[in-house]
Amino acid sequence: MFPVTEDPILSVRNLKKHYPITQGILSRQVGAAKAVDGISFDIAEGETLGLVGESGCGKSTAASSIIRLEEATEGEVIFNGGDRAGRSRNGDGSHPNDVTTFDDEELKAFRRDAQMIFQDPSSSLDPRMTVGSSVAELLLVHGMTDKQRRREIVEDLLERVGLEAEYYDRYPHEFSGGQKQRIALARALVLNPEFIVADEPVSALDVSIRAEILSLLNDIQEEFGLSMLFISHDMSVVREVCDRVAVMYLGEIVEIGDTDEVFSNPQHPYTEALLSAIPRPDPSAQRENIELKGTVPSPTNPPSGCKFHTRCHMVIQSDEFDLEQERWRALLTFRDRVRSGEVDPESIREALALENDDPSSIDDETIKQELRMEFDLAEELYDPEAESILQDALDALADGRIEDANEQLSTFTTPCEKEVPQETDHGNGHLSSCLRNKPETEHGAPLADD
Ligand SMILES: Nc1ncnc2c1ncn2[C@@H]1O[C@H](COP(=O)(O)OP(=O)(O)OP(=O)(O)O)[C@@H](O)[C@H]1O
Repeated sequence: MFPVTEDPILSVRNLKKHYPITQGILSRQVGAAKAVDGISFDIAEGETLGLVGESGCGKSTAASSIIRLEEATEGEVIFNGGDRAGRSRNGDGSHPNDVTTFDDEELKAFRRDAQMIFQDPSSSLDPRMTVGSSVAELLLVHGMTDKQRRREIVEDLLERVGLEAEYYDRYPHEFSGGQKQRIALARALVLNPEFIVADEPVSALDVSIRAEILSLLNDIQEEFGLSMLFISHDMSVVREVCDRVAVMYLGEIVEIGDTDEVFSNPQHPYTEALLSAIPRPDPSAQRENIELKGTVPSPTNPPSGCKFHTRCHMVIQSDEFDLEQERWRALLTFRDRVRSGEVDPESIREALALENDDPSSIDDETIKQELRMEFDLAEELYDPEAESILQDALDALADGRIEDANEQLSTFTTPCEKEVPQETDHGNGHLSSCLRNKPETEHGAPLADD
């Protein structure tokens, strides 16, 4: 389930965007990049929902599928803006307001009511046109033939976004990045939309002017009664503008809730890690810094079970072992690296030999120590059973018996790679999908109490 909003302006249900991976002259489909893999949420009138996650999580794909710059693979995007509110489902179960099935005429009306602001404001401004004409052309396309009236509306808008009416006749290159984003905002507002998708609207801007643009967005949203989907990789930006936040990882929403609630009481380790990256004014008050190692895996071949388990600092330990959480994480990372062939003891041996005056001194013991150091595996693991398996695996690796090493390391398994987490409801529309949030008897205490 997902938090359902009464009379939402936008309802996204099980939205998927899978890009086919093709091979050969016949372009046979051999797989799919599941960039968006079944997301659901509502946005209420006048509300801003933040969609946050690292680069590659699928935020932009979600946005362009919602606004139908790309065709969704599956799912519904029901838009109740314009005069569409209150419509009910057709006999066949489809919805007349489903953007993914709009015909050309419906799409044109939707494109008036729903606008998009991009990271690079220049992308929506033609360098050969004055900024005024760039904004006014939308009015013309949508049927306003009175040139003077168009000019008046645009001049008024330029002022409302903090610029001057006289800027109408200037060209984009005459403006700074922040000013261009203000013009792009005027362009997005000129058709009096009800819904705006803002895709990283401040991340290309100078840090010094980000706050100004965010505060402008807040003001404009209130003044125009806009609903907004606000996309960002930056939690601190999300906190400035969003009423609610949805945290996205590898095509899925792993946590959603009121911004205050999610920030003060995160329930998913990924959210926790994103929050810990926010710089604090007082470093001594900084919460534990959780380092998110590596990058988001490819959506072509996502990890099994919980997709975050390959990077999760809270990855659940199997009942057989009793290790510090940090070491358990390190062990699983080591196991995965060996399995994927990324650990090559011979190249470590060669590298160490090059650094050393006496290459003959690089024996197996040195290689094993080096591996322990590189993978944070401690000189000796606290759990004797785990230590013995690790020693066997390291012996096998140093000896070039990779298969044996893999076999030893495959003893280390986690429920997180086997079981897909279901959503847990924390009340007040705050949901998360993490196995740790299952009842205590199964996987230990919930995240918040750990
Ligand atoms: N046309 C495409 N074909 C195949 N894969 C794609 C395509 N477009 C995007 N992807 C993949 O889908 C995933 C999600 O990309 P997307 O750009 O939506 O992420 P994002 O969270 O918006 O990141 P960023 O902030 O870097 O844009 C990525 O792994 C990306 O490589």
